[in-house]
Amino acid sequence: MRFDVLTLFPETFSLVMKESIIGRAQEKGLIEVNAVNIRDYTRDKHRKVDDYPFGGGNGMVMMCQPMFDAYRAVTEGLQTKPKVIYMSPQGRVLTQKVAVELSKEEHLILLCGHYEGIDERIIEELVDEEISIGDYVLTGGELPAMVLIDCVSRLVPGVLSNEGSFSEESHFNGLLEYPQYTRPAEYEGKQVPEILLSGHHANIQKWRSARSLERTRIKRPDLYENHIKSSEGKI
Ligand SMILES: CN(C)c1cccc(CNc2ccc(C(N)=O)cn2)c1
Repeated sequence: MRFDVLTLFPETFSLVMKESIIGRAQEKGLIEVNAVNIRDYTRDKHRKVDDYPFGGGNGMVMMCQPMFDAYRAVTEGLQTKPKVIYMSPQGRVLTQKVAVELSKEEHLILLCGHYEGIDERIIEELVDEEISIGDYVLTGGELPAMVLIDCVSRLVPGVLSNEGSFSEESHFNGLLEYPQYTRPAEYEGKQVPEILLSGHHANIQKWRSARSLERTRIKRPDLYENHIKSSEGKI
C-alpha cells in the first residue's frame, strides 16, 4: 500500500514515518510513505503557497497552482487515479470501520492543509473524500495524516506480527478491549485475576467478553447501544 502525502513539512513525515512499526513495514516493502513538498511546485522566487482569502477574513488560504502541480507530479504516468483524501475538520470522522475500509485501497494521496485551509477548487477538482480525526482544529493536516497512515497501515496484512489479535481489539468488534495483564502474577501485593492463570480458555473467553461489555457500557454507552442493537438482529 502506498501513501503520497502532499505537505508543507515533508521532513516531519519522514522522521515520524520511519520509526517503529511503520518504518519496519516500509523496509519490508508492505507500505510506502512518500512525502511531497508542495513548496517544490511553486513558480515564484519566494516559493509562495498561500494568499489572502477573497472576500476578506483573517488567515491565509493555500493556493491552487502549487497543489495542482504537486498532485500532477505524483499521479503522472499512473494507470488508475488514486483515492485523494483531504485532512480537514469538516471531514467524515476516522473510525476503526473507516480505517478498515481505507486499508483495502492500493494507493492513497493525502492532502495536508494549513492556515485556514485550501482553495475550494482543489477540493472540487481533486479531492474524493475529506476525513477528520476528530472534532478539533489543528494548525495543519500533517498530524491527522500521520494518524490515518498509522491506523490504516497496521491493518495491512504482514505489518503487525500478531495479526490474529484484531478480532478482540478495541473498536474492532465494536466494543472496548478487556483488561490486559502480564508477568509478574503479583506486583506490590496486586494480583492478576485468578481466572487468567487458570488455563481454562473457555472461561477466560467468557470473563473477557464480560469485561469488554461492562467497560463499554460504562465508558462508551454509545458504542454499547450500537452493540446491543446489532446483536439483537442475530440469534
Ligand atoms: C478551517 N480550518 C481551520 C482548517 C481547514 C482545513 C485544514 C486545516 C488544517 N487543520 C486541521 C486539519 C484536520 C483536522 C482534523 N480534525 O482532522 C484538524 N485541523 C484547518
